[in-house]
Parts: sequence; C-alpha cells; structure tokens
Amino acid sequence: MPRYQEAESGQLLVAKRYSIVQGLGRGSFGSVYLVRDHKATDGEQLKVLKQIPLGDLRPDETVRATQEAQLLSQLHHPAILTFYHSFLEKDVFCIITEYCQDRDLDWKLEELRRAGGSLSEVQVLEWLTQLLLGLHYMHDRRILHRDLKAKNVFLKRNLVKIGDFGVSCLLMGSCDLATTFTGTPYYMSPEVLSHQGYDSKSDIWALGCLLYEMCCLTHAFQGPNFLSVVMKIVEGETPTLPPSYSSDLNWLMQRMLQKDPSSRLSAAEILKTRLMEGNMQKMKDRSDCLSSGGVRDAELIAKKMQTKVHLQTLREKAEVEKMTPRERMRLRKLQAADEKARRLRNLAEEKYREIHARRTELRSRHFENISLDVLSEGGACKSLPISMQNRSSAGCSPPMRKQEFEADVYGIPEDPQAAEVYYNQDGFDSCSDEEETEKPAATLHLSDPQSRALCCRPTAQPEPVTACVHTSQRITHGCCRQVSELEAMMKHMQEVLEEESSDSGNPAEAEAPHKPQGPPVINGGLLEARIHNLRESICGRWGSDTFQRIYEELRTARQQQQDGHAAADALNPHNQPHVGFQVDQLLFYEEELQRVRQLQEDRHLSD
Ligand SMILES: Nc1ncnc2c1ncn2[C@@H]1O[C@H](COP(=O)(O)OP(=O)(O)OP(=O)(O)O)[C@@H](O)[C@H]1O
Repeated sequence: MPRYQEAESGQLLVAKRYSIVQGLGRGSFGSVYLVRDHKATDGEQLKVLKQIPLGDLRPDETVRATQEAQLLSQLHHPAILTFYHSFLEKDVFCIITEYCQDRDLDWKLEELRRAGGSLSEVQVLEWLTQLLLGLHYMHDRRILHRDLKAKNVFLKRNLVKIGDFGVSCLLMGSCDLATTFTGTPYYMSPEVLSHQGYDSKSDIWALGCLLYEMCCLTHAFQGPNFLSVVMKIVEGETPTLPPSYSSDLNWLMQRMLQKDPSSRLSAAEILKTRLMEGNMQKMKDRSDCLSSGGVRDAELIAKKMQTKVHLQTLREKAEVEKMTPRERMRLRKLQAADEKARRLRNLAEEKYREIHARRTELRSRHFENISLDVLSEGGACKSLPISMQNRSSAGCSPPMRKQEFEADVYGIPEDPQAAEVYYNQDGFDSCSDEEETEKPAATLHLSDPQSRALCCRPTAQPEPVTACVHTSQRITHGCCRQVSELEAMMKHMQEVLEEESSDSGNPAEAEAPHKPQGPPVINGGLLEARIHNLRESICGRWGSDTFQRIYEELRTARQQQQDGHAAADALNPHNQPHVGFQVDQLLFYEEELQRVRQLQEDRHLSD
C-alpha cells in the first residue's frame, strides 16, 4: 500500500493530495488504485495511481525516468490516457493518470464474448479511428507504445484512450527490453520476435491485432502454447475478417498485418485511406449535431427538475399545515405503506432498466446515442437506475442510505402529542421561497434538517429528490466534458483531413524511435519482480507442484530444443493449456533476464 501522510483534516493522503478510494487491480508492473485528488483543478477528482517498485534502480538513475515522465505529462490527446504526473516515494515510482470508469477494451470484449454479442462495423471504425489518431499524434512526436493491447486501451464515455504510452520503456530503462518483456506475445510483431528492432510499424502491427480482436473477439494469432503463437506470427498466414465486416475493413487489417514492416501502412497513411476519411467525416457530422444539441438539452433538463422539485415542496407544505396532528400522523402511516410499495416497484423497474440499458449499450453507437439518451429520458433522472447513479457519482453527495431513509419514514411517534412535537421539529417552517431559490440543489444533504424535510415531506420520494438533482447535474457535467473531448478529437481529425497527402505518409520521419537521452539504464530488478509475479500467479492458480513439474519438463525441452509440450500436458492434471503457455512465457523471461545480467556485467567490466 502507498505511504500516507496525515493532512490537517485528519485524512490520510498520498503525496499530500491523493486519498485511496479502492484498489483497481494488479498488473505485471505493480498495483493500481483509484484515488481522489483533493487538489484537482480540472474537475476530474477521480484519478488512477499506479505504483511500481523501482527494483534495483539507483536514486540518481531514477532522475531520467522522472524526466521522461515529465515529457509524457506534456502530451495531450483525447485518445491518449492523460498522464498527470509522477513522483517517487522511496523505492516506489508512482504515476497518476486519468481514470476511465468504463474499464478496458479487454474486459469489454470478454463481456461481449460471454453474451454472444459482437461489435458493429460502425463501432469498430469509430474506435479504430480514435486509436489511429492517438497513435498518429504520438508517432509524430517520436514516441512508441511498445505494449499496445486490449488491456491497455481504456473506455471512458465510449471514447477509447490508449494507456501506458511510453511507460514500459520509461520503466525498463532499455526500450529493447521493454518490448520483449511485454506481458503477452499475442501482439508482438514478427520483427520484434526475430530481434530486428521495434519501430512505429510494430505499433501498427499491434493495432492490426486489436482490430481483428474487436471484430472476432479472439486473438489474431492463437495457439496452445507460447511457441506456437510465436510461429504463427512469424510464419503463419494473415487472418481474415468474417464476411459480416466489409472487404475494405478486411483490406485495411491485412495492410496492418504485413509481415514486412516496410509494407505496413503508417498511422498517417491509414487515416488517409478512403474508408477512414469517409468515417472521420461521418463522425464529425455526428459530433456537430451532438455539441449543438446535447449540452443545451442537459442544461434544460437540470433547470426543469429543480423548478419542479421546488414547486412541489411549496404546494405540499401549504396543504399539510392545515391538518391536525392526528391527521398528519395517519397521513404519514399511509405514506409509509405507499412508500414501501413504491420502493418494491422501483426495485423491479430498476432491474428492468439495468437490463434495458445494458442491451442498449451493446447495440448502441456512441455518437448518436448520447443526445438521444438525454432527450428520451425526459424523466432523465427517473429512468436512470439508482445503482448506476451511485456507481458513477463518486464525486457527488451520496443518495440516502436505507437505514436513514427508514428511520425518517417509519420513525413517527404513535402518540399524537409526541407526533406534533416531532412534526414541528422537522423543519417545514424554514422552507421559504427565497431560501429555496438561493440554496443550490446540490446542498440537499441528509445531515441538513431542511434537506431531510424535503426528503420526508408527505408525498415526497426521498431518493429521487437527491438523485434527480445529482443526475441532472452529472448529465450536464458529463455531457460538457464529453463534448469538449469530442471537440478536441474533431480538431485532431480535421487536422489529419487537411494534411497534405505528401507529408501524410512520411515513414522516415514517423519511424524514428523514441530514444531516451543518456546511457540506457537496465532495470534488472523490475524484470525480476515481473518474473516473480508471474511465477506466483501460476503457482496460485495451478498449485506449486504442478508448476514445478511442468517448469522442469519445459525447461529441459527448451534446452534440448525439443517440443516438451506433450510431456508437460501429461504432467498437467487439470489439462489446461494455459499452464504450459504461462510457464513457457516465464522461461522466455528468465532467458531474457540472463541476457540482461550478462549485459550489465559486460558494461561494468568495460567501465
Ligand atoms: N486509468 C485506468 N482507469 C481505469 N482502470 C484502470 C486504469 N489503469 C489500470 N486500470 C485497471 O487496473 C487493473 C491493473 O492494470 P494494469 O495496467 O496495471 O495491469 P494490466 O494491464 O492488467 O497488466 P500489464 O501490467 O501486463 O499491462 C486492470 O484491471 C485495469 O483495467
């Protein structure tokens, strides 16, 4: 866990500004946390903290990594995950990046696969365009990704964002190593596997693999073990897309998966093809439509919801004031019963909406849907499931908790006199017109008596009051943010569309690899950590006995240049091809580590 410092407020903070919200997972480099930035100035409070142990990197050697990280933080593109900043905490390198609440593409494709769904060509083209724009932007600045894969593509409001650009290189010290030490062989290009070096065309190869995966929901090059995948990449046939996708798209993928890097198209060249230009034009048209209508609609809905809540409160207040305490108490009881029925109905409706929303999401095409969703949910807040609102509203005030809600609804004293006292306490008198208009909607909190009164008023529906206001605000904020990101994307698209064909495909310029300044520092400790993590994960999953037997078998086979997989399979009681695959990968990493150690020793001797 990251080290905390106590802030004045008593809150525990990392780097004096981030508090941990939850863990997101563990990658092969280190741990990932969702954090809240208490000093955020851009409205994005939720961010991601990636913690990477520095291995045996000396403190002075980390300076270069920090400089490189600073360079990365100066890059801004809507299809690139924003790299905010980095800092060192003793032996841990910390990176703060943008948070993508819709998770990664790998997860999304897995979800589709399990549901038996698929992505439409329109959706594939939209995401492919965004990925290409991101790659083009980085390649133009001589920065290569080196580990492009579905797990490194994040989804945020249906925009794709490439994560970890340049990070593996920055952490490994040596870019060559960064490439051979990527977590998976599926996206490795033939030239990388045959140690011929990595350039921007190797990123294009990985993107071709991703394109295949988006269409077929499986890897472009598959095999029962590590070596067979490698063989297919280096010598196998180029796969084709199913007939449900156009021949133009298939042609494009084939051009991205050319074995010879010089025959592969660059990002700029792909963006200049007829298919991609036509698609960019369509995306631009849809975006123009969204930016003119979407924000206005969301603002209108937010305003109307607030006025509605306000008028309802005033009307109800006047009626209740005319009643005797006994009548009020009876009314309360009836309302409690109504409320219970309403909650049950809401629960059923919520479930239905969740299923509906999921189905719509699967079918939907992003740019058309945003504006439609905002409009068609005229009870916008009404039709959003509360569970979904809660999940996405980490930055907003929480809706009423069940116990608080029940205490307010059922806690009416039976005795009429006590009921009167109770009733007079609950803050109805302070509900003046003026106060209501002055008070911003977001201040409705349960700790605040006025807000409680609003939530408990006779025909009020507590959850929707807060939820509606928050939802409408969130729609406005989310919509504005998305529109600005879309605008930025459109700007980049426009630039590409206007680029002269002559300078669009200048591979010589784009291919210059990103070379770190100064002598490369090889981070052997980090490689060891990676190997250790992989070994632990295999043992944890399949048991250390199984691991050890398969490991020995495959190592011997490797040393004797034989295929040991048949024997390894026989040793595998679970008969899982994954075990052999992962052990193969581990052996490959160990050989690489030996190479690194040898290199370090040679360098040391020559110094
Ligand atoms: N910016 C982010 N927004 C949302 N989730 C993230 C973000 N970065 C990482 N995650 C999630 O955190 C988990 C760990 O991510 P991480 O990138 O460290 O590992 P990985 O991609 O699974 O593996 P590898 O280290 O081999 O790339 C994943 O589930 C990932 O989806």
